[in-house]
Amino acid sequence: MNLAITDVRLTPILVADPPLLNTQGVHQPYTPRLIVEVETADGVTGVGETYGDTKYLELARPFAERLIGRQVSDLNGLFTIADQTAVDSSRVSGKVDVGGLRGVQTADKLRLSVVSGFEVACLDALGKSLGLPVHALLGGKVRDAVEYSAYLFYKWAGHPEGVPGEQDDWGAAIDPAGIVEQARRFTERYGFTSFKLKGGVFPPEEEIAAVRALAAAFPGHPLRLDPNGAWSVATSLKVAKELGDVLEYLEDPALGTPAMAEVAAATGVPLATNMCVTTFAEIQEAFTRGAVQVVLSDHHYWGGLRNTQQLAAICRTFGVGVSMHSNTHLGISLAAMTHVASTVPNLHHACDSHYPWQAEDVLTERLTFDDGKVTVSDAPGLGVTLDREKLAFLHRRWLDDDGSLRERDDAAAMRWADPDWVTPSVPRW
Ligand SMILES: O=C([O-])C(=O)C[C@H](O)[C@@H](O)C(=O)[O-]
Ligand SMILES: [Mg+2]
Repeated sequence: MNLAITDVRLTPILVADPPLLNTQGVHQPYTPRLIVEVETADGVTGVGETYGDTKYLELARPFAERLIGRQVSDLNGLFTIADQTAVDSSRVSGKVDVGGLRGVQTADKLRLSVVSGFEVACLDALGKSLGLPVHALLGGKVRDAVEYSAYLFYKWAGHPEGVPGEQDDWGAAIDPAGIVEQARRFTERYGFTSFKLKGGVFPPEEEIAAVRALAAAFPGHPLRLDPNGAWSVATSLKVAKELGDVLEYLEDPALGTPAMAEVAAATGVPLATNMCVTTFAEIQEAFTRGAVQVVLSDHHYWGGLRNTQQLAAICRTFGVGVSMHSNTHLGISLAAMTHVASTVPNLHHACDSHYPWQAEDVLTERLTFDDGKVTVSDAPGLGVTLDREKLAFLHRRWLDDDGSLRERDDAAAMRWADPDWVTPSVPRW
C-alpha cells in the first residue's frame, strides 16, 4: 500500500443558500465552499470540505503544494505545514469573522480552518486505503446514529427582487406562527425532535413569543435560542427569566466571555457558545469564570476531527457539555461531523446542522436524517462519493461570479433589500 499523496485538487464552489436572517443581515443567494481532494499513489481519493472565502483559498493553495509526497496518515504533519504557511496580516483583524458569527479571527484559526479540510480528506483517503470507516480511525464509534436538531431561521420567501438566486420551498417565516410552521415541516421531513431558533433578528419580545409558540406546539421538546451575542447582559437575563422553564440552553445571548460570565452568574439557564470559545486559547478564562456550560464545536475552525475530540476531552474534564455548531455546509462535512460525533462519549445534546437548508450538494447521494438522526456509516472512509458533474456545475458558478459572492457577507446581502443597512452594533438590544 502506498499512502503517499501524489495530487491535491482544490475546487472552490458557490452553493445556493436561502434568505436566512440573522443579526448581521441575511444569507447571500450563494455561499462559497472549498472542496479538497487528495489522491494517493495507489489512486485512492479522499475528500474534505471547508470555508471557501478568498482568505481560506489563499492559504489552501500553498498548503496543498506542501502536501505532495507526504503520507495521508501523517495527520500531525498537517499542523506543522500550517505553522509554516504564512497568513497575510490584512486577512486577520484579531477580532471577528463574518460579522462576528464565528468568533475571534486569528491567523491560527484561519490556518486551522484550512487544516480541517485537508485532515478530513486525508482521513477519508486513509480509511478507504485501509478498508476502515473514519470513526474507526478516530478510535471507534460509541453510538450508531448521531442526533441533530432542527435549525430554525427567520426567513423571507425569496431573495430580494432582482437578485439572482434559487427559489426554495420553505416559504417565509417572520413571526411565531411562521416559525412553528417551519418547525413542523422540519419534523415532517426529517423527524427532528429538538429545535434551535436563530435569533437576534427581531426585538427580544418577538423572539420570546416565537419560542413560547414552539413550546406550546412541541411540549417537552428541547428548545434553544441563539441571538449571536446581540443582547446586553440585562436583556439576556430578562430572556433567561422569561424562557427559563422551556430552554435547554441559551446560545451566545451576550458577546464575549466577560458578558457571558455575568449572565451565567445570575441565571440557572445553561449557556452555550460557538462565539466566545472557538479556540483552545479561549477555554481557560471561559471555563474558570463559569461563562459557558456547553461548547459547540465546529471541526472546521477547531482544526479538524481529532482536535474536536481533544476539545471534547477538555470539556469532559471541566464538566462542561459539548455539542456541535454548524455553518452552511454540504454532505462531506455532515459525514465528517457524524463520524467524529459518533466517537465522543460526552455528547449529550443534538448537534446543529444547516444541511437541510442546502438543496444542492456535491455527492452522488445526499445524506438523510431519520428520526432526526444520521446513521454512522461503516463504509471505508467517510462513506460518501463525490459527484463530479455536480462539483463542476457549482465550480462553474464560482468561476462565473464577478467576485461579489465569493466572500460571505450577510450585511452586504441585506443591503440589496435595504440600501441603508449597516451591521448593527452590539449589544443591539
Ligand atoms: O450557531 C451559530 O452561531 C451559527 O450558526 C452562526 C451562523 O453563521 C448562522 O448564524 C448563520 O448562518 O446565519
Ligand atoms: Mg451559535
